[in-house]
Amino acid sequence: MPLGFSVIGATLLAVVVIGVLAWPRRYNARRRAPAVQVLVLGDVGRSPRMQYHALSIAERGHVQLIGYYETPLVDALDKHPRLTKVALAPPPPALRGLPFIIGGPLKVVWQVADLFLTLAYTTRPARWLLVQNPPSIPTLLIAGIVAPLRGTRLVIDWHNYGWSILAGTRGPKHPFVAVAKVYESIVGRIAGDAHLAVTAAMADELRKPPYNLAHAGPTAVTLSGIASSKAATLAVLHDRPAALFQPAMPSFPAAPARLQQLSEILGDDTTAAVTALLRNTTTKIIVSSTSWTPDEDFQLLLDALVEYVKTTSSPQRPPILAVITGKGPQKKMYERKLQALADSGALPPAQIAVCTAFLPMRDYARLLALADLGVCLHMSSSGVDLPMKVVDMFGAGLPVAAYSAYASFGELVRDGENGRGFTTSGELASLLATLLGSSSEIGRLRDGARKESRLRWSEEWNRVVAPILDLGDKKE
Ligand SMILES: Nc1nc2c(ncn2[C@@H]2O[C@H](COP(=O)(O)OP(=O)(O)O[C@H]3O[C@H](CO)[C@@H](O)[C@H](O)[C@@H]3O)[C@@H](O)[C@H]2O)c(=O)[nH]1
Repeated sequence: MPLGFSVIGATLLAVVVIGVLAWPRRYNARRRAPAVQVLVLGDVGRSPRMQYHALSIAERGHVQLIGYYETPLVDALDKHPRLTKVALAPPPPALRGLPFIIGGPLKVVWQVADLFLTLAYTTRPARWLLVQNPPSIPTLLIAGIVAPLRGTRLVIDWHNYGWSILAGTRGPKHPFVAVAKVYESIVGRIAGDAHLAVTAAMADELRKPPYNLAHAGPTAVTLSGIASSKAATLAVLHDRPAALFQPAMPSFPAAPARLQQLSEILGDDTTAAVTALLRNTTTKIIVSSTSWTPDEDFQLLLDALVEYVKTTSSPQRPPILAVITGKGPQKKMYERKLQALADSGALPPAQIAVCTAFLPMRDYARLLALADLGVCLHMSSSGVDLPMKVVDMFGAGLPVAAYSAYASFGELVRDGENGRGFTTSGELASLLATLLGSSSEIGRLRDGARKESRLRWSEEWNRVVAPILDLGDKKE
């Protein structure tokens, strides 16, 4: 036999052997296997919705929670016996120093390799893979390739669109934005066996071009034959507060008790201005929570606070302590702006103090229950997502003043019932004056928020997601 043929033959044989040995293991219902893998290509600790999914799943079967582990999980999930944490390897920090045009693609290459190895090899195949979108690149593609290889069904949980977030950070005309939109709509359509959307407005969009996701409707959700029918399920799963968020009981405490508890939550590491306002029983507490990303313009709140000091006459102007919680890229920038405003005298410390913090989840929930007003600056890059922070606030019985110029706003905040909407810093300043200066309107809104707090995550999840995943009854 000529040498060339035997080399080709040996190579082909090697390829076949490697291919057979390396072929990802498939899901087998008869073996003990995870019921669901939950995937977040981000910090799991800062993705409350995916943690709540994982907790609801863990009540019924084994869940693998895959993502970056940077901040702690909610307690009930962290210690759950049916949870396995699977940590992804974060891209090397050196990539962040490179220009986006080079660093962006290199980061994606890293994530592709890590995700592929994790989903196809280092974890056991599961019945379902539930993926948070965004980020869509490369998550949807890799999940879409691996799921059929492993005999796993893929559910895409649409929190927002990756392309619209990119448009917010890079500008709507950036060439990556158009590519990302085509990618997200095509891969989403081909890859997903079922889809969840955070709002009805988003589900409506997802049914139409360019997504054309599903022929959804109540019958599609309840039919057991998701596999036999090619039409994917599309259901709306509104965010709802987890059990951790509760209104102060039995009623909203009086100022001295609340301020005392707030001092304990914020600890000793606060400025003199914050400490002084916490000792003043006329102080009103406003809270905003954020990931400090460009889709929330904190300049609006800063301008509103400056305007509040300038335009409200002093008898109706209680001092304000604003607590802004969360971690994220623009935090340092806004801290510098706040310092500059305080130094210039535009925010006199006896009138306004602002403190930033990242609290343990339990303390974050207590803070919301003790504040006078929640402020939400979520602007919705897509117009059809909703801020989870407002769900947290309602869970704690806290009424909100929220930026309102986007389509899905009314699916969460009912203006005049559980909160008020604003679109400019001037409107926010006058809302602060009206709501913090009188107890009647804020009291009515607080009643509305407390009413809203009765609708909980587990009921919504049991109604919408349990029939899709069909994992059986709750276990002990
Ligand atoms: N532990 C802790 N968590 C905090 C703190 N402050 C904020 N958080 C967490 O950070 C979340 C707010 O983060 P954002 O990134 O600002 O979220 P969002 O705009 O309100 O909503 C996001 O999730 C929705 C789906 O649930 C998406 O639809 C939406 O697009 C967005 O991604 C809060 O709900 C809370 O879980 C804190 O001090 N401590």
